[in-house]
Amino acid sequence: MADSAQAQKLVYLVTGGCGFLGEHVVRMLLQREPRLGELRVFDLHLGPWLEELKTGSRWGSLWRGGCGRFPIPSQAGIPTPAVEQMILVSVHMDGIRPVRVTAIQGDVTQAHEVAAAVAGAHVVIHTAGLVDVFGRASPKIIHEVNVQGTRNVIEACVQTGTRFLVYTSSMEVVGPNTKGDPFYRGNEDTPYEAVHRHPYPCSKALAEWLVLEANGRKVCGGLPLVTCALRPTGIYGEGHQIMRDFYRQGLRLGGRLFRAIPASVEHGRVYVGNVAWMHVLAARELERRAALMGGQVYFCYDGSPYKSYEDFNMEFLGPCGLRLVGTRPLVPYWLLVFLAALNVLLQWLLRPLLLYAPLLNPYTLAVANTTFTVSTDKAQRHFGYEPLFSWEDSRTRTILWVQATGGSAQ
Ligand SMILES: NC(=O)C1=CN([C@@H]2O[C@H](COP(=O)(O)OP(=O)(O)OC[C@H]3O[C@@H](n4cnc5c(N)ncnc54)[C@H](O)[C@@H]3O)[C@@H](O)[C@H]2O)C=CC1
Ligand SMILES: C[C@@H](CO)CCC[C@@H](C)[C@H]1CC[C@H]2[C@@H]3[C@H](O)CC4=CC(=O)CC[C@]4(C)[C@H]3CC[C@]12C
Repeated sequence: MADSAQAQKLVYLVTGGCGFLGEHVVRMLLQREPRLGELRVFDLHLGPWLEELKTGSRWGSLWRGGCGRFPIPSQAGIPTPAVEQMILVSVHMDGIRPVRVTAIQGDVTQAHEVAAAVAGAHVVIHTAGLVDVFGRASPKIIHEVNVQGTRNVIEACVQTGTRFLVYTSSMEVVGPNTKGDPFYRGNEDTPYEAVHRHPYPCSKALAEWLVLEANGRKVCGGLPLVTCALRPTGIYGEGHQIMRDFYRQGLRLGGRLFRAIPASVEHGRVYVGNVAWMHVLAARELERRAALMGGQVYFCYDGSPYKSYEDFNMEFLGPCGLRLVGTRPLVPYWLLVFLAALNVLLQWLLRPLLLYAPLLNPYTLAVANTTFTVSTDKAQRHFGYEPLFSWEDSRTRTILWVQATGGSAQ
């Protein structure tokens, strides 16, 4: 990648680009990546928001320009998945410039679809994943999407000569572990016994390992692949479905939520805009700092306060009119453990009839009830990451989003 913005226009691919985080990564690239020439947005479900980009009708106006539907040429005989291209004019920080946005409806578990999307890309940001800790999907599907999907992305980079890969990992790769050991303001080198049984953290750990292992592999053309993994803590912000679920539940309960977790348990949270910014920075710096960043992991964090999961949510839900009842948990912990186990049983019994997947199960209870917070400057030292959004900004943006969409079906 060359240094000057004029020298080379880069092709970026964002897998999972229509998800909660992926959408923010896409928008951040369009706003803040001066060398962006083409942006490929790859997702299983393209959804309506890419269409809305053209009119700028969601989260402020970013866009002007036209759109057309036409197939991208099949590369090296590889059949292409369903593709829509838009030539858009992005209103970038440093001025107005054309960017080709290519929406690709595809499945990361299908190696040929991934290869077609990756071919010709300079950088891949791989955020696609199956985020399921509620028992909605089978362990097999979670493994296929998160592990085999990541393997397909790596192999596609190697086959097609793409050299830079940023992977969205998760704090869950480290913990909380099955023993519930606290991880208090830890960093990437803090010793911690990472032991998992749940399919989601197991799959993320394995996928992260694949990505880091692949660093240095020779890609087509003979140059080495450079990879790194970012490990966000619990992400919040515009588009966060669980936050909206809590809001709606609070409205149903007459404007109240009931404390279940002790206020002393700290749960790490990070604003989605800062997670997106960290991805953009890491992707930008991977070539220049390949020796330093290649094969590295970075916790993804910002200035969001250390609080319990519920107290943190109240930072947004409070200004939206909800109240958290109780200074201490209103039900004893053993009862929560019992209810969580009951939910597992009900899920199993009801499976032939319907999908029962409540928020409370033994895994989510353990995660919410175990201190896990990070404090590190590794990303700052390695590639100059500083949060783009202050805590006040992050909070305000999230509150406005909950107020705007919390009661609607959007
Ligand atoms: N939400 C959170 O708190 C955290 C999320 N992460 C990671 O961040 C990434 C993004 O997560 P979210 O945005 O929260 O989830 P999300 O579910 O909103 O986004 C994931 C996207 O991947 C797409 N996808 C799923 N299966 C696919 C497949 N087979 N082929 C192509 N695309 C597929 C989905 O359609 C979706 O748009 C995931 O890798 C997740 O593990 C990491 C830490 C915390
Ligand atoms: C016991 C309930 C009482 O109100 C609260 C249950 C809350 C849970 C649904 C969430 C608590 C912690 C969340 C997880 C955490 O933020 C880390 C995560 C990282 C990821 O990579 C994916 C999402 C998640 C597992 C996140 C999921 C929801 C919680 C378990």
